Amino acid sequence: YHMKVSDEDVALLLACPSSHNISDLSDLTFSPRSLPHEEMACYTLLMFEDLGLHVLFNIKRETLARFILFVKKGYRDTPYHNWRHAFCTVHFAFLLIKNLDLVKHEYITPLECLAFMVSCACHDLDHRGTTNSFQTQSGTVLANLYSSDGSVMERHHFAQAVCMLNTQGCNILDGIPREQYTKCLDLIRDLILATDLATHFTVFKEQQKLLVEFQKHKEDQRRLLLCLFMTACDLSDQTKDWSVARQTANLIYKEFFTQGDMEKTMGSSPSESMDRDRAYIPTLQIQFLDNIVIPLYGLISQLFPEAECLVEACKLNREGWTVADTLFSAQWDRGGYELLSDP
Ligand SMILES: COc1ccc(Cl)c(-c2nnc3c(C)nc4ccc(C(=O)NCC(C)C)cc4n23)c1
Ligand SMILES: [Mg+2]
Ligand SMILES: [Zn+2]
Repeated sequence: YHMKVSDEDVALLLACPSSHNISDLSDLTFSPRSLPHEEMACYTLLMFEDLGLHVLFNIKRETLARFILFVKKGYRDTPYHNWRHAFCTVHFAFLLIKNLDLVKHEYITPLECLAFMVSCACHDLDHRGTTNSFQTQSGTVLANLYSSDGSVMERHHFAQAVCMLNTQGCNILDGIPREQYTKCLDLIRDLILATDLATHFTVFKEQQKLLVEFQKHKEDQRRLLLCLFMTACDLSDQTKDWSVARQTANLIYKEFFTQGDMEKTMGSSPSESMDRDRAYIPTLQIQFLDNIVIPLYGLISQLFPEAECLVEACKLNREGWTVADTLFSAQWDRGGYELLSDP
């Protein structure tokens, strides 16, 4: 089966009128979830062009437009892991590149910049709304393909990205020299694999050493920094205001609880986070923010002081969950509740 992207879809995207100009999107606090769904492909095109990637790497506008539309079609309509999440991830990469001046200060090369943006767009391609352990436990096709090497979903997302690039008229890398092409694909593979949260835990200690003295002329150090940035982009909803962070949690637990329901039907017992009868979201979110999110943006703000505001936003969202916790436990018994609107 072939997800056809028609020539008029491409023409429509190329002619895309964008109500905001790109500078409105360039502030670290801007929430991409405020943009209309049908304009996301257009803004993705505008972000790539704003970075001058099409000029640097000789990418035809039509090829870039077709690639973006194929990537968009490559996402399923799950509650959270959908095209809008991919768009948010790309947007945060754009924010880091612009606000930290990553290319100008040579923290990343132009090729790394291209790989970074492409990896974000493709990092969750064809996600089914279930976790790596679900694949392995229920012996899915993807588990059979990849479980011996771990990061089952992430290997699939990368395989899908390669498929996109090999689709007629979509290969945005076909204008760059052979050895740069290979290096870029190698980078995209590492960066998509880096979005496996389980990997993040192990690599994070390494990344903290970057603090001591970051040598930006060393490729392996830039790679470590880019992997850190990938997780930062993946979790970037936590750096926006409370209504965004709360709504994202809503969508994520919608996926988690659906998986938990499936696991119960299949006779295996889900972990607490996946079990709608046991999970208490405020506590789980406070733990997630304390153990993963705040340390992550904390490290980035130590490397880049202009990113301090990201940590502040995460701490505010942590406050939001403590307020939600007080309200929940005061007014309702645990478990049977709808997430509150803004406190
Ligand atoms: C970077 O890769 C991923 C992959 C999948 C997801 Cl859903 C997320 C993600 N993005 N935002 C969130 C928020 C707000 N809360 C989360 C709470 C728990 C977990 C989770 O995976 N727990 C299992 C344990 C092995 C850590 C993930 C959460 N998460 C990130
Ligand atoms: Mg993922
Ligand atoms: Zn993701």
